[in-house]
Amino acid sequence: MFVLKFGGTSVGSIESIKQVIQIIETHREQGDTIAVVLSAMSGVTNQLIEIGRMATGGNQDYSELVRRIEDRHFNVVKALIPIKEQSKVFASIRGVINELEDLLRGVSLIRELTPRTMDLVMGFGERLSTAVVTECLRSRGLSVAFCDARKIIKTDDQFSHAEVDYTLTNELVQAHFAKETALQIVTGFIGSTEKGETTTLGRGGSDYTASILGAALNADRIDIWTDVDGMMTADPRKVPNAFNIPTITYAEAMELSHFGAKVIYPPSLQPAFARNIPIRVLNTFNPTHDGTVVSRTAERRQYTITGISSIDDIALVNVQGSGMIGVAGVSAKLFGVLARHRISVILISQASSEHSICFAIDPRGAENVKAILDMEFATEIAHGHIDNISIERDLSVIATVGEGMRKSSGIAGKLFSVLGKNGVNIVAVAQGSSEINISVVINKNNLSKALNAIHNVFFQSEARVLNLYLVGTGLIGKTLLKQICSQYEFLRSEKLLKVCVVGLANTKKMLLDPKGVALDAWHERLLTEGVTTSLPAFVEKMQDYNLPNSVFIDCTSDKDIVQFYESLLDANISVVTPNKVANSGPYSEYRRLQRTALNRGVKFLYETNVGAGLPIINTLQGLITAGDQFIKIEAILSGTLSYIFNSFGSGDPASRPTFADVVREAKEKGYTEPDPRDDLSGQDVARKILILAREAGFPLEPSDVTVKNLLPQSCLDAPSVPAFFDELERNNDYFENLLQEAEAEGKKLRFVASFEDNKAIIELRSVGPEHPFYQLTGADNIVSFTTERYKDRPLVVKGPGAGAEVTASGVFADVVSIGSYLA
Ligand SMILES: NC(=O)C1=CN([C@@H]2O[C@H](COP(=O)(O)OP(=O)(O)OC[C@H]3O[C@@H](n4cnc5c(N)ncnc54)[C@H](OP(=O)(O)O)[C@@H]3O)[C@@H](O)[C@H]2O)C=CC1
Ligand SMILES: N[C@@H](CC=O)C(=O)O
Ligand code: NA
Repeated sequence: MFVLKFGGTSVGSIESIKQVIQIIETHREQGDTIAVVLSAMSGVTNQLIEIGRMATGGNQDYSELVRRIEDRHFNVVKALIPIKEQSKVFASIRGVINELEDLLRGVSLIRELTPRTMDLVMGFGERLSTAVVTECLRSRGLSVAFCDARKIIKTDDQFSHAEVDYTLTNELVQAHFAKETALQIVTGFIGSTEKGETTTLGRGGSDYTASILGAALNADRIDIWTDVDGMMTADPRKVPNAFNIPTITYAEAMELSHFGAKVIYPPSLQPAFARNIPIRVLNTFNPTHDGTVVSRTAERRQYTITGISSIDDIALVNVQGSGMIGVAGVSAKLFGVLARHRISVILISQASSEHSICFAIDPRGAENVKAILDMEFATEIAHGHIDNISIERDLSVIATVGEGMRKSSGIAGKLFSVLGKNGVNIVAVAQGSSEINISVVINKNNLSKALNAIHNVFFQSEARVLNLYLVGTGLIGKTLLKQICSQYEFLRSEKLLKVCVVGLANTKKMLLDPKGVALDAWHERLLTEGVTTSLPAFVEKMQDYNLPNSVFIDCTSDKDIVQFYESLLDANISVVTPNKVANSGPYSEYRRLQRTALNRGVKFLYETNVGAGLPIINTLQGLITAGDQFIKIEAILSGTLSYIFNSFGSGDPASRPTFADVVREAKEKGYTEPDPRDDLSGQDVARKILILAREAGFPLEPSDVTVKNLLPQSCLDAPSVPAFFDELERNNDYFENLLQEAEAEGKKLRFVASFEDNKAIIELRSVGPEHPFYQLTGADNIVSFTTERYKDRPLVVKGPGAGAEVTASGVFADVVSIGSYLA
């Protein structure tokens, strides 16, 4: 035997009632024995409450609302019942409506609406919907009967939340169903007192009716038909990746629902739980979906947790004082007074020091609670045993729930770690010894980020989302986007990493979309939907979105952008950049960024600051971490200059390219800085050797680096990059001479950076074939680290040190490593 309960939206429209009829008919065709419980049409109960209030206030406009309710039911009859049968049904609806109108007339005369009368008014919704659906089913040839639950569900007279008399009710229900052969269509939500007065069953009322019937009739199952596909791992409006929970235990459902998951209200299902009757939550609008089965034991689970839910707005009351330590009876007094004032406590936490107790309540009652407690503990406060009672607002509670958490270690660690990595401060924590719910109180503005991050980390078969904000869509930025696009599927399926670009900007336009920008259409969207760039506005938006697992990527060479790094890191947003500016300014600023990242538990990664994608900084950091000490660094760190000196001078002097031509080629190949003078002046290399020295543990300032400049002053002074190229043409002989001098000695020109004895020097050197730098080709870099452990033969890293693909791929690798770290 199955009890089917259909909620308000399921009977809320003609179309939905058709679905309900179809579901009932399918059961009948299968030969199932069923009983059906119905809610009022969606919205009607609230309208009835409104109507009752209007009538007490003498506002006669309630009649208009009554007429609208009547019309909604009439319309169902017109649509679903053959014309010749309609008049009889209209008459019976009219009869019920007349009864309601008489009642309201009385209310408006005596201007009084007692809870008893309100229950009677509210009960009309279920009476009407049930009458109409019964007639629809009857007109289709089914043997059905309207069953007014007031005949079989007996309660006390606590109107609006009546207590059921189970002994009497069970007897009446069993007797009724034993004698009736027709399919019973039962009004949800209502019952009656011994004297026959209408009562209502409180929150989750129609589910309660179904549960009472199911328990009394020892049903095989109760199906709660609603408008969603069962219970979900989180509220899908807040966590887009939430998915259906196929099975859940009563205890878990209870915990999740307490914290805001509104699909069912488990306390109302208690009678069924007590008799171990499984409950299925199904979707009337998607009837083939399996929904969620709630039962005593859940099947083996893929995940340790079952779901996450939240209460979005709470206040935390903190009672604190040295006079509470070791004193018995403080909690009894505290919670006693709260109980006397019917104040519901959402969560309680007390540390074992007994120095403070805090508890969460509905914020709307916070001032009242404070006043009550101030009065109750006036003596303790006056004697200084209790400090002031304080209230903290704008907080939310998140409950992480699951039977799988019981006796399994590491869950709390994982929860706190993911919150920490995302910069979510935990204000209070509570976990009962049942171990199926860990609740944390956090600031409300972090709620969405926290829910998504927790969901992401616990439901691991789902890819973790990494939210990227990219500033700079020039050579490196666009190459990075292309690489992410082609690697997207691999990362998602093999690395469980879903890379989502949520922000893009260049000097002209910026575009932010928390849902992500499609990687094959970013350029077009930026052009058409982008707004004028403002970096402060960009960063502010990032902070507004407050998305979990966020990474800011600076692919510019801009000097001003680095001022945002610190506040981004402080907001727990990792930063990845090939831009060398931040790390090559004053040492104190470099240090501050390192510290901020460390303190916030986020990453600041810049492998591409030196040698593009070559693993130079990571190698150096590895040596330092393992306790090695640096003696000397010798390196060629400019891809541009390598390329220039390897290309310039080959071939017949009369027809071969000029020096300026070769620099142009280097620019076209993507080796140079946006302004190639940064390369040729040695400034780029100066930044790199400075960064290496700092990474090796030496607090160098930019002024500690000596650069033997390569460029004539007129080239440096040129007002623009094109003017600089013209000037370079004019100085061709100067470079020819340098080259010829070196060639005459059988040597090659190399722009070498070295660091030793706290001094960094960069200079143009002629090196012979015996020198390890002589053989360098193309745009290669080479770095040689001499350390305590690599003293006799240095550790050498060598390879292409500039170019769009290798640089973008180095940035990409940094980004992906953050994805792994956050996991
Ligand atoms: N090329 C290489 O081999 C290597 C490069 N790097 C570094 O990579 C970085 C990028 O180089 P590259 O791609 O060649 O440079 P590009 O000049 O090609 O691109 C720079 C991008 O940054 C944007 N930009 C500049 N300033 C701002 C600002 N204030 N606000 C918003 N956007 C801004 C530009 O916008 P717009 O498009 O509107 O001009 C452009 O999109 C540099 O820091 C460079 O040192 C590091 C290692 C190797
Ligand atoms: N312009 C640079 C690129 C990387 O930093 C170079 O030429 O090495
Ligand atoms: Na590198």
